[in-house]
Amino acid sequence: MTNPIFPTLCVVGPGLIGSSVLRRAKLDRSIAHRLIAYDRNPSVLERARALELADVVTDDLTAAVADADCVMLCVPVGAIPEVAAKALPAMKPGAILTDVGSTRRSVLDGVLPFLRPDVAYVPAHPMAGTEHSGPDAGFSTLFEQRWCLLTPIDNTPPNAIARMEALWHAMGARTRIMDVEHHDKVCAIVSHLPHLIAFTICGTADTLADEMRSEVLDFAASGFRDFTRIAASDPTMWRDIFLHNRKALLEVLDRFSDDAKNMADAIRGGDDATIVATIERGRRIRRSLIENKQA
Ligand SMILES: NC(=O)c1ccc[n+]([C@@H]2O[C@H](COP(=O)([O-])OP(=O)(O)OC[C@H]3O[C@@H](n4cnc5c(N)ncnc54)[C@H](O)[C@@H]3O)[C@@H](O)[C@H]2O)c1
Ligand SMILES: O=C(O)C(=O)C[C@]1(C(=O)O)C=C[C@@H](O)C=C1
Repeated sequence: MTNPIFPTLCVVGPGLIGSSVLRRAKLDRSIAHRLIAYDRNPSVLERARALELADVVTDDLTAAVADADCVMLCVPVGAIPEVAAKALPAMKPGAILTDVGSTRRSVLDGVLPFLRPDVAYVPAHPMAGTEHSGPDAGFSTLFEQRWCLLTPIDNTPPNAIARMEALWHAMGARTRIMDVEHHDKVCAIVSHLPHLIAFTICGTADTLADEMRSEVLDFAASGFRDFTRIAASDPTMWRDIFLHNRKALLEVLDRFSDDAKNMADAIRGGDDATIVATIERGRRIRRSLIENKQA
């Protein structure tokens, strides 16, 4: 057998993202020869065993990470620092710690105090997911053709970054190395704000339906339904993302509110040039994503 990227890979939190990583690694043994999964939730462990997601499935974090060459934290961003603090002392020298969290600055600040000089920390955020959660929701092709954003800290050994990139390339993803603040701004606009809008618009429609004592939601065609897909996402995960990327998210929310107000003014004033220009801009963006096979 050829040398794998990591002889032993441990996934902490085999939910949607963690189980997708494990599924891919099971199919491609050049990623890791031995797979370990840890979770604190007994029902997740039961499903991980039934789905045979890993060679070892355990509720013992220390034992799970002890032999791992790479420990990948796939828990909600609010839990990453506390799990890192428990995992790091048990990791072997030379191992790599990574996480797939959707926000960077606050996670990095939370993990930094627990880092060890002999363990490299290479966060890597895959820009791929669905509205579903848990071990049953994962699938091996989730990361194909998607970006994975690596945000290594200063002095990270280049070899550790290269191994993380190799892992994500083996997952089918493209990688980009990015500065932490830039990551948080980019994700605020392309991921966090759209989710905020989706959750909010569903609430607005539901309240209106109550007020009108009408079945308005029954008549939702595909436009509104497209919003409801991401509005079905996990509340814990998204509460953590909103609170942990507060600054960047509130900044883009302010910009969006200004742009929405401009559109409202254009509609109020019958300014058809502004209305058409705004719609055409949206159309162009959708078309360019389709041309780049991102939609
Ligand atoms: N869902 C997405 O679309 C998506 C995409 C990219 C990145 N992410 C990030 O990936 C991470 C995981 O998201 P997911 O969608 O796979 O979530 P998930 O809910 O499917 O899985 C999370 C797992 O973490 C476990 N967990 C939670 N708290 C824990 C703790 N303190 N200790 C140990 N285990 C714990 C849960 O039991 C669960 O099995 C999050 O940080 C999220 O921001 C999610
Ligand atoms: O497609 C979806 O359902 C997602 O929510 C995936 C999505 C996104 O917003 O694009 C969600 C959170 C991530 O951190 C990365 C990807």
